[in-house]
Amino acid sequence: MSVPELIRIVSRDSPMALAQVDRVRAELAAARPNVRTEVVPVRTTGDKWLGELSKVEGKGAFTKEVDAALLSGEADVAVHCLKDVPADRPLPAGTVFAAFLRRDDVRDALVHPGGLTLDQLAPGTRIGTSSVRRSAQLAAGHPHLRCVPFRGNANRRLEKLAAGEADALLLAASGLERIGRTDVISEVLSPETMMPPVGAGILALQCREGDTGLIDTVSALGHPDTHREATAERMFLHVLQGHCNSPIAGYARVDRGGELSLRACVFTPDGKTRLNAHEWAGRLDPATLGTSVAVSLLRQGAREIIDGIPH
Ligand SMILES: NCc1[nH]cc(CCC(=O)O)c1CC(=O)O
Repeated sequence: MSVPELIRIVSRDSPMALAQVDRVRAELAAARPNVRTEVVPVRTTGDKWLGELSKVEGKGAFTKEVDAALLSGEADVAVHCLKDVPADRPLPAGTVFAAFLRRDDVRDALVHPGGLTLDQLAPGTRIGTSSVRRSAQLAAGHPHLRCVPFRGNANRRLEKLAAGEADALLLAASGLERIGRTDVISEVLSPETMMPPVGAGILALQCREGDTGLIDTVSALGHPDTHREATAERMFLHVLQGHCNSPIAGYARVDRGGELSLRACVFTPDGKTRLNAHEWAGRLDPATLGTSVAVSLLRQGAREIIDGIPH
């Protein structure tokens, strides 16, 4: 098994993605001082197409070109937001996850130029979000607000907000942190107010499965509790089999005592129906916990809700 001298890192080319790569390079430099790194930025379908994602690649819109660069050998490691990597199908053949980095904040943040909180927003306030998970939960808790479709990377969305295309935005707190814009946050929403998506705040490193020396090298960046949480959440989604338009939330957490739990929800788009499950792993491994929570939601009618949503 040979230790690589140079690792070429492929990622999307948005400011958030490049900040993520900076973190990976810094952690690699600290863990493996003899390894050099290079960045291979690529633009994905999800970056180029600003219409509805379900009309193009749907799931995988932010990962396809990155995966292609890895598989063709143009790069050695891909950095992904785990949230953008489809969980209901296997990873592209020939690739594996080599590490999940320590998880960042999982919560969503409200960006309101006037500094108001969600509960203070006036009826009719336009919230820029194309996320079905966010809009279903807003419809349930704050039915007087109006969601308007909003796409583009986080910097682009902040520009569109400043241009008046919406009155407020919902964005991941971790993403705003990565681009150095926590200054625009008017409220960080609790997971109870806005249940996070599967994979929130986790960066994943993906390699070709045969590169055992490289996998061994980059696995030094892996964070064990984040690995347990990611495994439970992704197995949950794998068993549930959602689609592009199905509002689903899933949030696993290892508590201070080391116990793993998983909370998950399925919503109708209007937010009027919400199925909930919350289980502790106990003696189950993370993947079995994810399976159990999915089965619990399926018993409550999740399949009928998901299949009933046009996609
Ligand atoms: N779909 C884009 C995307 N993918 C991951 C994040 C946030 C960062 C993360 O959860 O790792 C974002 C932006 C957002 O939802 O505001």
